[in-house]
Amino acid sequence: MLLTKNLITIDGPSGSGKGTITLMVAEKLGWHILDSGALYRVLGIAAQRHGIPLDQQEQITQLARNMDIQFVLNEKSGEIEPVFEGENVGLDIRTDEAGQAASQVAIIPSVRDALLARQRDFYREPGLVADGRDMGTIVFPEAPAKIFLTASAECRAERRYNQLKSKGVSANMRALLDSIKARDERDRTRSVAPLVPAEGAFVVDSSNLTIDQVMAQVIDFVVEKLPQLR
Ligand SMILES: Nc1ncnc2c1ncn2[C@@H]1O[C@H](COP(=O)(O)OP(=O)(O)O)[C@@H](O)[C@H]1O
Ligand SMILES: Nc1ccn([C@H]2C[C@H](O)[C@@H](COP(=O)(O)OP(=O)(O)O)O2)c(=O)n1
Repeated sequence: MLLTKNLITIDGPSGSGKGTITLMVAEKLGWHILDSGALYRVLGIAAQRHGIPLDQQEQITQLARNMDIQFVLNEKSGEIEPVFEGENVGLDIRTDEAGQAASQVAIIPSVRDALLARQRDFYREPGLVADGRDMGTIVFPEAPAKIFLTASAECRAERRYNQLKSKGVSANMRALLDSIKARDERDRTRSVAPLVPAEGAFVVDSSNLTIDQVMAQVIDFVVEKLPQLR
C-alpha cells in the first residue's frame, strides 16, 4: 500500500508570508517545521566567515556537504534557531545581506544537491510543514498538499520594512524593494529548481489579504487534501 505522508509544502518569494503561515499551520496540527531558507542563509554566512567568495562553486559545495549546523528550540521565544559551528546565528541570518548571500549560493546546482538529503531528513512523525522555494517541486514532490504564496513586490517590501522596524533594525524602503526584486529575479530564473508553483499547488496572492484570511484559505485547502485531518 502506498502511504501518503503528512506533508505540507509552502513555497513562494521573499515576504509572501511563508514563515508566518508555516508556523501557524505547524502549531495548529502539532507538526514539525523545515525552514529550508535558513539552511541556505547559514551556508551564505558560513562561506563569508570562511572567506570563500560566493561564486566559488566547488568550495561552497564542500562547505554545504560538511557544514556543522543544528536547529535548536529557543524555549523562551518558541522559535527554532540555527546553531552553526556551536554559535547561535539566529539573528545574523535574518539580515538582508544574508538573504542575498543565500540566494547567490542557491543558484549552484551541486549545492542544491548537497542540501537535498539534509532537507528530506527533516521529515518526522506526526508530520512536516516545509517552507522554501522548491519544497513542492523538488524536495517533497510527493507532498499531498502544496501551497504557493505570493504578493506584489511593493507589498512584500513594505512588510519586510515593518518587520525590521519592529525589531529595531534600521531599514530603507527603496533599498528593500530593489533587494526583493533582485532576489525574485535570481530565484525565478536560475537553471535548477527555479521558484515556480508546483503542479497542483494552491496559489494564494495575499496582497490584499490579512494573515488570518490567508490562514483560513490554506487550512481549507489542507483539510481537503488530507482528509485524515477532518
Ligand atoms: N497577509 C499578510 N498581511 C500583512 N502582513 C503579512 C502577511 N503575511 C505576512 N505578513 C508579515 O510580513 C512579514 C514577512 O512575512 P514572513 O512570513 O517572514 O515571509 P516569508 O517567510 O515569505 O519571507 C512578517 O512581519 C509577517 O508578519
Ligand atoms: N528552498 C529554498 C529556500 C531558500 N532558497 C534561497 C533563495 C532565497 O532567496 C534565499 C533565502 O530564503 P528565505 O526563505 O530564508 O528568504 P525569505 O524569508 O523568503 O526572504 O535562499 C532556495 O533557493 N531554496
